Amino acid sequence: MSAVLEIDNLHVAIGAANVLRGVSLRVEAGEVRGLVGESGAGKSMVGRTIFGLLPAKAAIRAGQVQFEGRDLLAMPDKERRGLLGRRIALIPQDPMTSLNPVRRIGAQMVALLQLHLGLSKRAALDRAADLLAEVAVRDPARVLQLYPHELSGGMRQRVLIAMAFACDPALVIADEPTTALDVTVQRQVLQLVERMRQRHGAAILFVTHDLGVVAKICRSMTVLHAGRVLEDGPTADVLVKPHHAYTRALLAATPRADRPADALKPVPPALIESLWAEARRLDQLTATRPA
Ligand SMILES: Nc1ncnc2c1ncn2[C@@H]1O[C@H](COP(=O)(O)OP(=O)(O)OP(=O)(O)O)[C@@H](O)[C@H]1O
Repeated sequence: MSAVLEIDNLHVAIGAANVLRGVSLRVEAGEVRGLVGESGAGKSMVGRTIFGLLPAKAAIRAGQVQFEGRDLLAMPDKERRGLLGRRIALIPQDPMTSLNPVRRIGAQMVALLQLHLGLSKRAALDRAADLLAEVAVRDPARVLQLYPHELSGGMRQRVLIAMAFACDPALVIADEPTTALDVTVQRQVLQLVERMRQRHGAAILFVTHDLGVVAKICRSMTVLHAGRVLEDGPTADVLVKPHHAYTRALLAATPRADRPADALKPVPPALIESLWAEARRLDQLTATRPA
């Protein structure tokens, strides 16, 4: 199978702090890969590196990010910007702050479609209405006239999903798209993402801290902690036979319908401490290794 995204040994630091410590992962064409980890694991930094949106003090210390065989990090800015939104799209975490509050939904969708697909205004409006219908928005013509604050959180997320798939991207980064939503809306949003993936043929890197979500929609998964990959493999294998103690601990801490709530065990603090100690030891090794 061919890789749409291939990250190899990516090291990123913010000031003196290492936030990604040699991350490698592959996303195959059309697959959904979960990128899992607790808060601060570095999940967002992976997405932000791909989008060229790292914080100002961040530096890429080593590594490669290949998209469809081309090195994203070595690509001229203009070329890379041409890919973003068109071949690589983002479903962001917070639907409220990700839409422009002072522009109507229609204007925002038309601008995207005109920029990337060169459509006329009329054709872009028609396509925008079709996309909203695809994500099960009732009365798309009316919704195109509304401002973001006039929509519910779930509806705003539908609009963002429609926009992410608008240009038939090869890769969609979904950055915790269900975190800000309540549980019933979460399920609908997951189903929608999966339906849009099938229709538009994209691969998805699904960033989440929720193993339940991974079990539902991801074919493969990567477990991240302290900016390091601790486990990687087909979801069915990792969930049934995790290799790393941290993955086992995460699973034991995840609620499941077939297990009583009192069987849940928090991730042992001693395990977390030993993982951080290992990360710091690796930092020292990297710092003392001759260039
Ligand atoms: N703007 C920033 N300046 C300095 N450090 C940052 C900044 N953003 C993130 N970090 C640090 O980078 C590390 C990785 O953060 P990141 O946001 O990628 O984690 P995450 O796994 O996405 O967590 P979450 O699930 O909470 O979003 C953390 O130690 C975090 O404190």
